Amino acid sequence: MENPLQIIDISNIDVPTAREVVSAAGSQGFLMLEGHGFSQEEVAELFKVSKGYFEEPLEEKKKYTIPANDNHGYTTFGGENLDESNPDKPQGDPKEGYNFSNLNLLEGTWNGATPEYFQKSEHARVVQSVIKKYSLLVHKLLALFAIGLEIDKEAGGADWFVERHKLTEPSGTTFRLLHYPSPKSLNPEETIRAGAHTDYGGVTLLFQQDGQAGLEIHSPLTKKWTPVPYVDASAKFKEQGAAAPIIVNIGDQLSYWTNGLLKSTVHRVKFPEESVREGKSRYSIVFFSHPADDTLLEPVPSPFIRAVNGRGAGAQSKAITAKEHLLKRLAATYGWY
Ligand SMILES: O=C(O)CCC(=O)C(=O)O
Ligand SMILES: [Fe+2]
Repeated sequence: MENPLQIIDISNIDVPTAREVVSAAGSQGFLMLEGHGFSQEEVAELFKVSKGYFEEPLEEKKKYTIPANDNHGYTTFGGENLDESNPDKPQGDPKEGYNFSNLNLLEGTWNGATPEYFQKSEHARVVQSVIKKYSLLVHKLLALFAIGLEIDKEAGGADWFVERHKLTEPSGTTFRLLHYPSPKSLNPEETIRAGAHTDYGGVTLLFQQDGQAGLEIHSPLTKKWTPVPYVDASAKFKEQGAAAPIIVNIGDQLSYWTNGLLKSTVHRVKFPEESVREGKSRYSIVFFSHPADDTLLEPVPSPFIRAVNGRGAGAQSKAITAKEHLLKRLAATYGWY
């Protein structure tokens, strides 16, 4: 399967790397990163913890079902319908997930009722350690965005986005484990596992596993549904024991904030015919980063963003906060594009 995404090595924070990252985020809206800092062993352990959790009895998992007013907890099969264009779909998406929300990104801890499985220190330790790691990676990525967008030095330059994503401040950031069960146990006609949607927040980081295809983007370049294959680490990174490239995409909030310069690309999970026949489940691990709740989504002070004024944040007379933007987005009534 051909990889439609650019793979960028972010080991060094410099101008050429930053330009590449901004260009990919501003065209396809999805990209892959190497030099992300996650080891192969760490990611394998994380998938193991995730699989172990989903193997818990359904009754047990349901005890921690996500409450109506919070984003922390278990989402059961059919509990979520991501495709807002089809709100009357009788059943939601055939997948289950566990969200860790209300995070302290410095400590890697969360706030919310926690199943016994994740209270166990060997599981809690893994989750905490990756949340911290994701947060550092997000900061690195945000510095690259700021450099690539040439944010005005006097406004904060390379630190501009980082200052708005303080690790200890409340935010909508969510760490999510997902399980799309074996098609054998489901109607094989039902190949769409997560309806077409855009993500709500800033940047999303995703790990998938070899042989568990399904993610597709609606490419802004070709306007076609395009599968995103699993891609192995390149020779250099493999030798260092690094995990496969991490998939990055831009969410609605960052797209709005950058007057649409960075693209929030529509994507979905659709099982290919062969994986339906083979009866393979898919597990994916996703980190949704959001700015701190109180962050004002004022137009980003960048010459590139000023040049696309009149859209997104640039079209509003009064800046709204990240939290307000998220609440509007969640209400599913909000569309500026
Ligand atoms: O599982 C996947 O590959 C995609 C998940 C996703 O897009 C989401 O949860 O927002
Ligand atoms: Fe998504």
